[in-house]
Amino acid sequence: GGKWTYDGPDGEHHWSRNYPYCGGAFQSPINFQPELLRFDPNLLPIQLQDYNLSNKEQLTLSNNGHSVLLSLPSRMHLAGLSHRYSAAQLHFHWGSSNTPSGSEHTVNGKQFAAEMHLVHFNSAKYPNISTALDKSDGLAVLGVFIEVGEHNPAFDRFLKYVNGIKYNGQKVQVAGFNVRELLPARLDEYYRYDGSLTTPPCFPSVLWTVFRNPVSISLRQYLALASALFSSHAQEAAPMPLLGNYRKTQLMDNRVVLVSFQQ
Ligand SMILES: NS(=O)(=O)c1c(F)c(F)c(S(=O)(=O)CCO)c(N[C@H]2CCc3ccccc32)c1F
Ligand SMILES: [Zn+2]
Repeated sequence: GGKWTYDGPDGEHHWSRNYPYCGGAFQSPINFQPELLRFDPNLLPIQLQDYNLSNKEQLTLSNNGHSVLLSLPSRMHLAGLSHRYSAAQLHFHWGSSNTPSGSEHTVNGKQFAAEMHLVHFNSAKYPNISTALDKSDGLAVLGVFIEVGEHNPAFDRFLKYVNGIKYNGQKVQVAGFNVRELLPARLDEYYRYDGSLTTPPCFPSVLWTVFRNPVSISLRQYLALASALFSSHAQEAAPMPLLGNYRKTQLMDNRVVLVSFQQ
């Protein structure tokens, strides 16, 4: 689609000019305010199926100028939701090298260093993500808060290749691994609400599941995201660092956020 950025003349305050849904309702991300959370005992633990990929499998790690993406095979899927949701890709949002504060969702106003999103589409009803993209029951995205702390070997499965995708449009192949290892231990504790894509075209088509507990990566690993990538193409004269690729939190539009936990 058209060009859009996170700041400047094509920044998020201007997205709705070319992408009308970005100015609509049910937008993401949001701030999880304690007084607006409602415990729902029907929210069962998230069931990940076929997340343990063989190292014979090749995944594509790419820089699309907005984020770093890892392609995921559609046999990976979520079970236990209203429909089967098949994996499509995972990507990240982060801050800058000297400000490790770049998550999209926030908890009582607290922004985490970064946030990982695993994008899935309703493969029970739609043949591929492109047709599911703008359907109200089309997508399910898992969100994982990331904080800077302990080194996380699971993230090195692909972070060690980011120097091969420094510029917009670059891709490298990485070996499959157990994607479950990127997620927090507790898959039973999460926030749940109806929202949207957090980038243009901002379709209100996402069932959001954001895990309560963050995962940790080391400062060195965080900097691999926040200081090694550019949104510009390799041959462009002025390299543009890929930083602060997070949308600000949106109005609640009297939405309720359900939580699967009580304390
Ligand atoms: N935060 S988020 O989960 O809303 C989200 C992103 F933040 C984001 F950057 C991307 S993207 O593909 O890198 C950029 C253009 O959509 C997608 N990509 C999705 C939407 C479009 C598309 C098409 C095929 C596969 C994945 C996606 C996304 F779902
Ligand atoms: Zn995202």
